[in-house]
Amino acid sequence: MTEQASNPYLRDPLTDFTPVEDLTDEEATEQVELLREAIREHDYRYYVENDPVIGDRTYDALFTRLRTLEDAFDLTADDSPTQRVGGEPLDELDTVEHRVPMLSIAQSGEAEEVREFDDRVRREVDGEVSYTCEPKFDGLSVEVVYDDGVFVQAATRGDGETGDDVTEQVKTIESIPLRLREGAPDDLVVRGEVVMPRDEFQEHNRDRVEAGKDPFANPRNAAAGTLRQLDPSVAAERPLDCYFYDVLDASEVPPTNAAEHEALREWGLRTERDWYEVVEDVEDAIDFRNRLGEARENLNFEIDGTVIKVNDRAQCEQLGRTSREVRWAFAYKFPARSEVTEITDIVVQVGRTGRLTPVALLEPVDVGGVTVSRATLHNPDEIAEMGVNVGDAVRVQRAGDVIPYVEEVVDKRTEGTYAFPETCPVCGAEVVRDGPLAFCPDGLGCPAQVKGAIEHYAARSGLDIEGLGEERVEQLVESGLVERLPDLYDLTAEELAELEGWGQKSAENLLAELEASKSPALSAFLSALGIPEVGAATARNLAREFGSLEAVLEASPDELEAVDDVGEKVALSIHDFLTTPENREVIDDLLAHGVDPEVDVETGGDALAGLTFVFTGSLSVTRSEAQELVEAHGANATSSVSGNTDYLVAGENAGQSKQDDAAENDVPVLDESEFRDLLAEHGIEYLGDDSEASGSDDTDDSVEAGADETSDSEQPDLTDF
Ligand SMILES: NC(=O)c1ccc[n+]([C@@H]2O[C@H](COP(=O)([O-])OP(=O)(O)OC[C@H]3O[C@@H](n4cnc5c(N)ncnc54)[C@H](O)[C@@H]3O)[C@@H](O)[C@H]2O)c1
Ligand SMILES: [Zn+2]
Repeated sequence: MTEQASNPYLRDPLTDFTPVEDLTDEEATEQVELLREAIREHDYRYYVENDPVIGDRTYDALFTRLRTLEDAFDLTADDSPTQRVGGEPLDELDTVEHRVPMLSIAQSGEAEEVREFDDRVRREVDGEVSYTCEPKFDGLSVEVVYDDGVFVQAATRGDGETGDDVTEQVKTIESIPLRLREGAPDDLVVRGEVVMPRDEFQEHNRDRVEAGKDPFANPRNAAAGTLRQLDPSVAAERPLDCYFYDVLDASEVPPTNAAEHEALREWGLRTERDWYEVVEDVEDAIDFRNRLGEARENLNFEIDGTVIKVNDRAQCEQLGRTSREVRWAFAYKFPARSEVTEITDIVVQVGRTGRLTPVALLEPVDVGGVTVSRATLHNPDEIAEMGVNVGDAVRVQRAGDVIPYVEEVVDKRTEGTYAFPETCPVCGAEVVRDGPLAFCPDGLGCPAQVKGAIEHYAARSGLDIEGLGEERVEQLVESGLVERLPDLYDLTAEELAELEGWGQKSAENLLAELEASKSPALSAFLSALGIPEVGAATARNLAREFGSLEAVLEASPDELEAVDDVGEKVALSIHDFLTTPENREVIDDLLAHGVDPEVDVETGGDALAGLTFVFTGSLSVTRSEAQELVEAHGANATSSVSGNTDYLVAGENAGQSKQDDAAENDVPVLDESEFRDLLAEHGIEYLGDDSEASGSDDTDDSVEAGADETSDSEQPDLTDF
């Protein structure tokens, strides 16, 4: 470790390297050693721990530098990272040997390097050259083996020769067939990328945050973390998908990559069809990436560039491969969505669950068209690991739909590391640690948590009390009018009207809203309480299972565990919460104020009985709300389209895959207004508002959801970037 500490490439990456011609042989040899050691460590952090310490861009710069030095000084070695695939199998899962090595692809973000690739290809092969262009999926690569048309095994790439056995986890992915269609080769080994669709990622992260868990950093991370879960039932609960792009081995192989792409689909394996082209000129391949870059935000999966492949298989064979890469493909990556800027301050936000989140305030910087002035530092461990302090220059990354985060320190301009507070910045209670996370233990004794609890109670996922947004909650708590949740129901029009910015009218409106909130649906009430691990979906299941608040309150952990979606951990968390005296007192007090939860689920009649709905894309209500609505009228809501599905309701930016499945199974696809009409025919009122630009709604929600833990009123709000 001491040796590593002196390795400049481990932590403090110098990207402006000394020009190669100014280096002596000794200097070059020393740098090569240090680079190899650092890259091995970064590979381990990235592939095995799923927790890199430097950004991809910096990693790529180090890798390119190593390759340049090895070439210039003739320093190649078999065990160099440039000669092998970076991952390695994990300890916990079984290791399997690949039938065919799973190699990497040379990559760059520079068009010039794509042209060099093209020159080399044309020099080395006979005949005319054409290329296929397709998205480079940003997920986790897997090998799937079919024997006699039957799914038998799936493995991660690992070190290219051996990977982790993830057969059981991959089996839970609904889009991967367990049996291939007629006409598929008897024996087939295919390669694809497991991804978490963006809409599912947002929804899933929202549920995680609502349940007091750490959101995933990005869809790639979510997919990797899910596939490597030892318990396959965890994978089954999380929405994964898979796109296939390569036949590694088959009894018969089509003559071109384009034909192979067609064939995969015919055999029953999902491929991406909209973005797939065959081009003859390399400039058209470059143009493909540029067009794809513009369409990127509208795709339902994360991508990080274009993969350009030589189309003709005989030519591919001619080009061959190195120990690390195939020589017939090139990945032309998108520019990184990251920038370097300086940290001007660090503040610590206290969320509803008491979670303390450090946030870096930044010298504002434009990151791919968005001005970023604050970014999350995640947790105290992350700060310690980066050794970051106010005044340092850092790289800020904006990935997909997540809150910008500080990825690495680029220039350590200050001494020491930011000292994480030992007491809650809001109430002064001594901070407690739970793994990497820090919490204020004061619960509803901490004003920040009271505010969070009230906001959560009043939010759309809870009792949906209009006029109780962040600012007003802040006012009510700061003015002392509300110290505990039940105090809301003691508010009078006179006291409210005296607050700044309030009038008689707004006071009366809020009181009317509060009055109306006294007959909530049981599921909404349970979700509104903010029980850790309980999001809207779990609350709905609890309500359905127990039927009354009393029954939920009396349930034993075992009885709770019998509910759909509730495992041992969640059952204990619910039980703990409901048996904690202070929480019980709040609930009793709410009831004493006339709050009377009603059983909602499956009591809306059975107008939709027997029908099965699947929702995709963004509607003007959240997906859980839409599911809840149809379920309340006797229908089923499931997450994947099959022959049993009656309707696919597709909102804005809906992914293509579910629509393809719908087409294949003759399932009618409804847009939001057709859905509204269908409900109306059954005498059901739809509360969504599809008249204005919807679509944006989901994204907004998810950004907010991501920030939920961290956004607190007196603190800057991360959503506000
Ligand atoms: N930050 C770090 O510390 C760190 C460490 C190691 C690696 N990395 C990142 O990982 C990258 C290298 O990883 P890699 O070698 O796994 O390469 P990669 O994952 O970036 O690219 C190659 C892979 O792309 C996948 N792929 C996706 N779509 C494809 C398609 N349509 N056709 C063919 N293949 C497709 C394949 O699985 C293939 O192995 C680096 O460039 C770096 O960005 C970062
Ligand atoms: Zn506190």
